[in-house]
Amino acid sequence: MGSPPDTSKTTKLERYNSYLRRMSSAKLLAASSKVLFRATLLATVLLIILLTLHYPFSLSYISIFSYSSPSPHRSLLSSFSDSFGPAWDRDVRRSATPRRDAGLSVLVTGAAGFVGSHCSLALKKRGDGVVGLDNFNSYYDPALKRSRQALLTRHAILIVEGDINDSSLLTRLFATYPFTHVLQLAAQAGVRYAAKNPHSYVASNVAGLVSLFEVAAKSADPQPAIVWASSSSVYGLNEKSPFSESDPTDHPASLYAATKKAGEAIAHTYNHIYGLSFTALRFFTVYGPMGRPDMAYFFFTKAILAGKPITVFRIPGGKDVARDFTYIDDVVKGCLGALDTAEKSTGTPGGGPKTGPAQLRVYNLGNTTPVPVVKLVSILEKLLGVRAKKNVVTMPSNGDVPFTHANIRLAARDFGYQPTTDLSTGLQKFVKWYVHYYGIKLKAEAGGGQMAAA
Ligand SMILES: O=C(O)[C@H]1O[C@H](OP(=O)(O)OP(=O)(O)OC[C@H]2O[C@@H](n3ccc(=O)[nH]c3=O)[C@H](O)[C@@H]2O)[C@H](O)[C@@H](O)[C@H]1O
Repeated sequence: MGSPPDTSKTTKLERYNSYLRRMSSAKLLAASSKVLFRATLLATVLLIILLTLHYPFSLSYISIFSYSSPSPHRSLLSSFSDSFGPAWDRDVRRSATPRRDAGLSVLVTGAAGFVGSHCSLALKKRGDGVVGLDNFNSYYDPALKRSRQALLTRHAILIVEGDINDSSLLTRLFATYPFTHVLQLAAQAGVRYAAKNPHSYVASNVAGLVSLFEVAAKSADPQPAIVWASSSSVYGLNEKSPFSESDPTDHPASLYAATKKAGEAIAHTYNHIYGLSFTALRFFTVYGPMGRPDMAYFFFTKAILAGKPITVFRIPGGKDVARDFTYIDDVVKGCLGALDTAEKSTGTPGGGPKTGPAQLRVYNLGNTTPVPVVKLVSILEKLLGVRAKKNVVTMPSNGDVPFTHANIRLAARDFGYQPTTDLSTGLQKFVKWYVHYYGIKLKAEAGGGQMAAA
């Protein structure tokens, strides 16, 4: 018999092979876990991007703008109008639902605008439901509009991005939520710009208005009550002072004024035929924090701080041009008062006959104290601590009127409108906001205790 084969080497080899096999499967497992982890991460990121694009408001509660930042960039959160779907519907309903008994649910057009953003916040703060609509056009710095949007987002107010000329978007909004009121503030503003871009006034202030009224009359169920921004400019070259709502408005001095006057006539028609409830508010040169950069008090401030000249208009013959400058908080109170006292529309949804006459009102929302523009400049000089370089010229005849002065008796009687902010106090609040927003430091100059921009 031969000796048994020596298996010790074979056994060692097998053990070694099995060790190698175990090692490589462990490595394989580790490697595949890594791949799996990376793939999951990538999928999650892709999912977040997709969700952000399709359901922007769901993520927009995360604030990505700073209220005080001068140039927030347009974000992925802004495109709502083409994002219809269950999440969009839910976001609209959530934003529109009041949080108090008998609260209003208001569609605020122009919600990223000056008056629109302030009104939206005031409504939301007292428990009303608010959905904004804004086209974020570039008539003035859209970054400021995005900043206002960010502020509204932080208060859980949704702004849908879209235009009042987009009837299908409006129809969809009313189908999604039965808004009780519309605060129609979307408009092409500015008196002098009308000479440069006349068609933009017709597009927003006439065509856009008709588009909104059509949907409100024929698609909305129930029909909302509509409160909307007319303008002191409808008084045009009126010489009687103060201006009362019953004064003639037959001499508009600008295309802007003419389109606002047209708006009042159009509102009359929709009230007469379809029973829509209307309240027109004639705003008198509204100013304040988060204001419009195209307005004189705003661009004067910028120019004065930059040491650049400003042009101050005078009436031929040397009289001062004056405005009934009205502070934003006073105007907001007027808007809310008008909404609170607006009666229901009386039309039949679908555009059928009205069941009775509907409310049709017009109110001045002014301050009642006209102030010469030269006085406004001297207040700014004091607040900024910088002397303005003034070019005083005769007022060009491209839309401006010599003066405005509101009689507010009707608004006081019907909803207690009572402005309480004088121009100095209001401009002080504006300057405080302005320097904060644009990151400007006003510092004391050596000697004289004068202030200057750093
Ligand atoms: O209540 C309104 O219905 C309108 O108010 C506002 O128009 P206005 O009252 O014209 O405000 P704004 O331009 O700030 O000029 C203020 C003053 O500065 C004078 N002004 C203006 C420019 C200039 O370079 N120099 C100057 O002296 C100018 O002559 C005027 O006396 C809104 O813009 C408008 O959208 C509308 O709402």
